[in-house]
Amino acid sequence: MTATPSSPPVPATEPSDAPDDLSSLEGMLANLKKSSPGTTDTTGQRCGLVAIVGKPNVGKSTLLNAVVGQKISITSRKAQTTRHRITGIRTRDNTQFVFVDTPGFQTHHNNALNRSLNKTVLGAVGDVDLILFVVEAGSFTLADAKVLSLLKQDIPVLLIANKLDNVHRRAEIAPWLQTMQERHQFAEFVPMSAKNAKDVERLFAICAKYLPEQGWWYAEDELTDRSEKFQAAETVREKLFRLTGDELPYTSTVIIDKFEEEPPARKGQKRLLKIAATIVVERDGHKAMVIGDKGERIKRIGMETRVELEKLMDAKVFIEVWVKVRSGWADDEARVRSFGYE
Ligand SMILES: Nc1nc2c(ncn2[C@@H]2O[C@H](COP(=O)(O)OP(=O)(O)OP(=O)(O)O)[C@@H](O)[C@H]2O)c(=O)[nH]1
Repeated sequence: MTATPSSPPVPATEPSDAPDDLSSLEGMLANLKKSSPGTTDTTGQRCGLVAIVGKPNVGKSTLLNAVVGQKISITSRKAQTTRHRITGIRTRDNTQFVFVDTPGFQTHHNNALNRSLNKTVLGAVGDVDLILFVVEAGSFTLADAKVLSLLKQDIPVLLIANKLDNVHRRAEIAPWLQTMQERHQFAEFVPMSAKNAKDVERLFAICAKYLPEQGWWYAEDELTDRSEKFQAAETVREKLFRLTGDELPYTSTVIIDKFEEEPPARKGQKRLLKIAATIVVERDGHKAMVIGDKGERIKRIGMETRVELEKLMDAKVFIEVWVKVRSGWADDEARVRSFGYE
């Protein structure tokens, strides 16, 4: 169920509403261009940036992992698990899609962490070729409306009505789509489930025509420009959220204190990664929660992280996980920056 766009896609040229964040986007674009293969024949190639936006928990990271075909962004049932702009890259036929994941737009609290998250969202939508605006099929709340209000009319936006598998009365979707049509001039409607491989397949074909004809920026098999260190932090954070459920506030974070690589001792062996990670929480009670009974939970976080990283990085991994209390860190601008948020 897709509608044809009424006008051809126009690449964005106007500055975003968030000048602070534009500079980081420009830096990213410069990096992208640097890695251009350059020498190969680029005739017929398409390449461009696709931003995935939406309020927390609508399935943005699940969608990103599905389109990239590998786990790049962490997911959990807890809202706000995505805090960084993450690029996932996928090259299909003649088109290279460079996906930009964004944090869920936070509207409830106005602390430093949330202000930083919102700026990342604004930066991500300012200068891309296509925006996938993700909502839960059949639903549209005030938080969705806030995100939608940030999107400019000059960049094509696809309405991704996700979690269609949760909608049992499909007949209700058509009138809902009609109301959505009045909210924004969407280029197309895409009802789908990020967990359904066929839907994801169809999405590539829908998106391809919005990307400009130009040579690819990355090698055909590249999946992300994020470092292994970053992925290690993300994996610890995912295990932390999965294993603490709703008990732990989302303001906890993870810092990597050590990331060392040793080459294989002998031919045929794997390289060794020595990692030390610290989980930062706001209160003593949260620390006890992370540690668990007789240290059982923190051990499990470390063990599950190790198993996943060994697979992801094709290496032997040795990881230590610590927990420490820094009360009020999410309210403190300088500290938020020191933990790596923009
Ligand atoms: N049933 C169903 N569940 C989905 C689908 N897509 C995502 N989910 C679930 O929705 C929850 C949130 O998914 P995420 O991908 O973490 O959502 P997000 O929008 O990235 O969340 P934030 O990081 O908080 O912004 C997870 O439990 C997913 O498994 C879908 O198509 N169908």
